[in-house]
Amino acid sequence: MIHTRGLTRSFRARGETVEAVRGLDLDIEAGSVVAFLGPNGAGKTTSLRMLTTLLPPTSGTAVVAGHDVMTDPSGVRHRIGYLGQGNSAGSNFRVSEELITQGRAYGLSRAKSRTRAERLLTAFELDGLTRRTVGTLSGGQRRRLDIAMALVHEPALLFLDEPTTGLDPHSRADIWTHVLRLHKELGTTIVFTTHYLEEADLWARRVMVVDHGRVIADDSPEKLKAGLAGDRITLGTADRADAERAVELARALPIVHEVTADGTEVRIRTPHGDTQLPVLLRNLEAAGVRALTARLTRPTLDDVFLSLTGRTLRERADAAAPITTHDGA
Ligand SMILES: Nc1ncnc2c1ncn2[C@@H]1O[C@H](COP(=O)(O)OP(=O)(O)OP(=O)(O)O)[C@@H](O)[C@H]1O
Repeated sequence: MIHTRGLTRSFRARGETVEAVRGLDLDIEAGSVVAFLGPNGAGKTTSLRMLTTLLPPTSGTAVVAGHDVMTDPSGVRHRIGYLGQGNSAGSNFRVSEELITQGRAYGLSRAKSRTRAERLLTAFELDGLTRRTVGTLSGGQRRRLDIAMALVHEPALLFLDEPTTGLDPHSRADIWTHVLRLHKELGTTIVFTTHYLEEADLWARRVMVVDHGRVIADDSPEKLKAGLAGDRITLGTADRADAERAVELARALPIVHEVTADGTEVRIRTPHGDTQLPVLLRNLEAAGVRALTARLTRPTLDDVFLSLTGRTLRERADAAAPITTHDGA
């Protein structure tokens, strides 16, 4: 569905060259749900804008939905849907009219636009709001309308750039319910960016971690977490001598990524914490080492980013935290 080779985009800003995307090689199969995850300025939006023909690449190639973004941008546009950051819908039109007009813009007849609009309004649970003007919708309702608008021509591929930013948790979950139902029913390929780590973790089957314009990791969330971050076991011991012995015993476990001690606390990173922890506790007991507490923590995608870059994504995720809107459907 998407194939790129060496896709690059640089900008000139204040006399300097910013290399926003540096050599993107992508192969995304039809029917996938793929997340681009990375900090501010990593190159996610620039990548999406090139794939959706809104921005010409500086170099490289991209074939999207069977059409080349450079030589056949109109062929690409007719086969994709794109939801950019922020709201795109106008504010004085009625909800149904907005969708019908969008269908007409894609060359559909009025009758066909109306049928599609009705189907989408039902699918996105906006059918009770058709006579309302767009400006009166809540943030979550308006975002659902934006997504419906991106789907009016029934694209096989949908790009969503931060579809839920600024929405409250209920509206965010609601958006995903609708998008994933669509994916399940029609097999629509979904490519999205998000700052909410848990959205990439929960909904994407493949996560591309992007940093400084490059993909630095690309796998399922489960494999990224198990392979790169691993589970974390934290032991509380009675004294430093016990902690030192516990470090030795932890290092002797079959698969451990890292063992560190801080006073009486011992931290262990391992891909299989659930099976390793009971073994470790038995070994500690047999060696007469007193473990007072034991905690197993599952990794997040933030731990993955941390282990890849030494930096955390969480700061930005918190900064993008919910501005409450009321979805009064
Ligand atoms: N039109 C432009 N002119 C100059 N620099 C740009 C332009 N568009 C993007 N950039 C720069 O390119 C880099 C990548 O930006 P991009 O918007 O793709 O990042 P992003 O990963 O989508 O970030 P965010 O999560 O904040 O949306 C940044 O350094 C940005 O400042």
